[in-house]
Amino acid sequence: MNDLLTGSAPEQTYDASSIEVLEGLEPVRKRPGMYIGGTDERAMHHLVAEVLDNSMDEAVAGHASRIEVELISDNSVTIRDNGRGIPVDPHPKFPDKSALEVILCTLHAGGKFSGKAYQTSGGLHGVGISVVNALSDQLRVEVARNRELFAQEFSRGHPQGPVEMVGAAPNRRGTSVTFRADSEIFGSHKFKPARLMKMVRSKAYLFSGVEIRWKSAIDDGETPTEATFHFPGGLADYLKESLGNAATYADAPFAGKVSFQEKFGKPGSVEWAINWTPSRDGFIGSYCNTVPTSEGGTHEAGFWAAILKGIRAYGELVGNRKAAQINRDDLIAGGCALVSCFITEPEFVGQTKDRLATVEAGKLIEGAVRDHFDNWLASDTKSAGAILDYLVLRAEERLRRRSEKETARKTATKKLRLPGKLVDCSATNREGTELFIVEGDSAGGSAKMARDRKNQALLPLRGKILNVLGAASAKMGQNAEINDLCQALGVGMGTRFNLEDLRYDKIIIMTDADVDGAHIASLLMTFFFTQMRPMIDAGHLYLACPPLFRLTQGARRVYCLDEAEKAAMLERGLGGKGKIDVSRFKGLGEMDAKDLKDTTMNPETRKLIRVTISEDMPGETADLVERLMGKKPELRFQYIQQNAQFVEELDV
Ligand SMILES: Nc1ncnc2c1ncn2[C@@H]1O[C@H](COP(=O)(O)OP(=O)(O)OP(=O)(O)O)[C@@H](O)[C@H]1O
Ligand SMILES: [Mg+2]
Ligand SMILES: [Mg+2]
Repeated sequence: MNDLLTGSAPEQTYDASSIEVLEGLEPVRKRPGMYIGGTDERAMHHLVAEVLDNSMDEAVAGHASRIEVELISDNSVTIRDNGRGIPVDPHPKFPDKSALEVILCTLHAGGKFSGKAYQTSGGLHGVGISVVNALSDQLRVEVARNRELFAQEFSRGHPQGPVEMVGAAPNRRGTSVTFRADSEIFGSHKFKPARLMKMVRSKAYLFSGVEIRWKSAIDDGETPTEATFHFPGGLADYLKESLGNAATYADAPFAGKVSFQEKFGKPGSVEWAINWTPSRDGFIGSYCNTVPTSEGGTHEAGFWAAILKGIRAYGELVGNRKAAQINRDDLIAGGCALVSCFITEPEFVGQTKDRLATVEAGKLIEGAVRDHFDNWLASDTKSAGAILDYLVLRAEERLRRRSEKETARKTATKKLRLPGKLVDCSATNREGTELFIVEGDSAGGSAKMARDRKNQALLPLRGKILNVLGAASAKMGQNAEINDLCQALGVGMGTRFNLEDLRYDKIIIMTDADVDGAHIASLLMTFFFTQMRPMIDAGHLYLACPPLFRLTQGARRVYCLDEAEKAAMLERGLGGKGKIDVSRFKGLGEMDAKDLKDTTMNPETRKLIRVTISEDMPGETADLVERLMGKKPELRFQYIQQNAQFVEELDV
C-alpha cells in the first residue's frame, strides 16, 4: 500500500532543477521523430524533401524556374535553385545575426507565416530547413543575391562562422544547400538514388513551371545518373506514366485543372487525373502545395466525394438504378488517381505533412471537380458507360459477397451460379481437387470418361479465349468463356480476385500438343498472370503434358511426349516382337479415354508442370505484359516458356 502512495522509485531528485529547457536546435537532435518521423531511411530522405520543398515554394511563387538536385556522395546532397535567395542581411530582431543564420538555427523562423512573400507554399512552420541543419554534421548554404555570393557553414545546427561574402556572382542567383546527414542520428542509412529521383520527378509533374535537373554520383545500376525533368502535360502525363500499358476503362483519363480564383474568387487551384483499370489495384497520390500527403486528408475526401456523386448522378441520368449502390470503396479499388492542390495556409498533421487537415480545401475541390466530371461524363459517353458498368459490377459483387458472408456456411466448394458446361467433381472439400481446363468439346468427351469423378472436374472451353489484354478491357467482362471460367473457379478478376474463394486445389490447363494448343495455353496463362496472379504465386496453376506419340507393339503401349523421346524409344525398342506401330495424336480428342487417363490425368502416371513466375523477370509488370501480348502469338508462348520457369513436378 505504501508503495502505491509514494511510488516505488525515490522521489527526492524531482524538483525544479529536473525541468530542462532545450535551447536552439537541441530538441531536434534529442527527438528527431517529432520533426521528421523517426531516424530510419524514410526519415532521412525526408531531409531532402524539406530542402527541395523550399525550392519548390520559390518556384511556385514564380521566382525560380530551375532546380538542381545532386546526390554527391553516400550521404551528401545538394539542392540548388535560381530563386530570390535566402535573405542574408541582418535580422531586425537580432541585429548581430543575418536572416540566413536565424532561419537555419531557429525553429519557427520563416517567411511563410503571413502570406506576403509566398502565397501557396508547402512550407508553413518555419521549421524545415532548421531541422535539416540540426541533423546534418555538415551543411553549407550559398546564396547568390545582388550579384554577390554569400556562404555560411554549419555543423549539427551550429554556425561554423558568420555568413561571408565569398565573391562576385554576376550570372547566378538563388539558394544552394549542401548537407550531409549525420550518421550519429541516422546510423548507417544511405541516400538511395532511386528514391530521391522518384521524389524529384514527381515534383516536376506537380508544377509544370519548373525544370528539375537530377544528378547522382552513385550509380545503382537502374537509376539514371543524370536526367532533366520538365512536364508540361502535368498530372495527366504522370498518370499515363504510372499506368504504363495497363488496360483502362476510359480511353483518356478524366483530367483537369481549375483555378479557385476564377471559380470561387479565392486563391489556389486543383489539378487531377483519374482512370479505372481492371489489371491492377487502384491507388491515389495526393499532394498539397507539392507536398505528398501519403495519408490523404480533406483534399482526397473532397475529390472522391465529387467522383462518387458525379457517377451516381450520371447513373440516374441514363436510367441505371444500380448506380445508387456504388460506394467509395468501389471507386477506389480499381481507380487510379492523382490529385494536387495549391492552397493558402494549408494545415498539415505533423511536420512530415502526411495528411492535410484544411477543411475548406475539401469543399473547394469537390465543387471544382464535380462540375468538370459531370461535363466529362456527358461528353465522353463511351468511357462513361464503361466506367459505370464496371463500378456497378463492383458494387454488386461487394453486396453479393456481403450477403454470402451473412448466409455464412463458408465452404470452399459453395456451388453458386456454376456454368452449365462445368463437369464438377463430387468432393466437397477443396483439398486435393483439380480442375482441368480443356480445349474443345471432343476432348471433353474422353476426358469425362478418363477423369476420377471424385476429385477431378472439367471445364471445356470453346474456341480461342479472347485475347484479353489486346481487346478493350470492358469486353473482358462480357466474354462468355471468361465469365464461365471465373464462375467455375469461384473467383473474380483483377482486384476482385480472392484466393480464398478458389474452388479447386490445382488448376490444370490441358490443351493439344500443337501450335494452336500452345497458343490457347499462353493466352490462358497471360490471363491468369494479369487477372489472378496470386493463384500462380500460391502454386495452383499447372500445365498438363499430353503426349504427342503412342507406340504399340502387340499388347505393349508406350507414350512419348515429343519427337526426341519417340526417337530414343524406337531405337531402344519396346522389348516385344514384331513391328512397332507409331501413331501421332493430332489432338486430345484423338486419344481414347484410356490413353488420356494413363498419360495425362491419372496422378499416378501423369506428368504435370507447375507454372511459376521467375523472380528475376526483367522490367516492370506492365512492360512484361506488353511483351507477353506482342503481336505474334508464337513469340508470346516462347517468352513464357523461357521465363515462366517450369518446375517439373511428378506428383504421386
Ligand atoms: N530556397 C529558398 N529560397 C528562398 N527562401 C528560402 C529558401 N529556403 C528557405 N527559405 C526561407 O527560409 C524560411 C524557413 O524555411 P523552413 O524550411 O525552415 O521553413 P518553412 O519553409 O517556412 O516552413 P516548413 O517548416 O513548413 O518547411 C522560409 O520560410 C523562406 O523564407
Ligand atoms: Mg520549408
Ligand atoms: Mg527554420
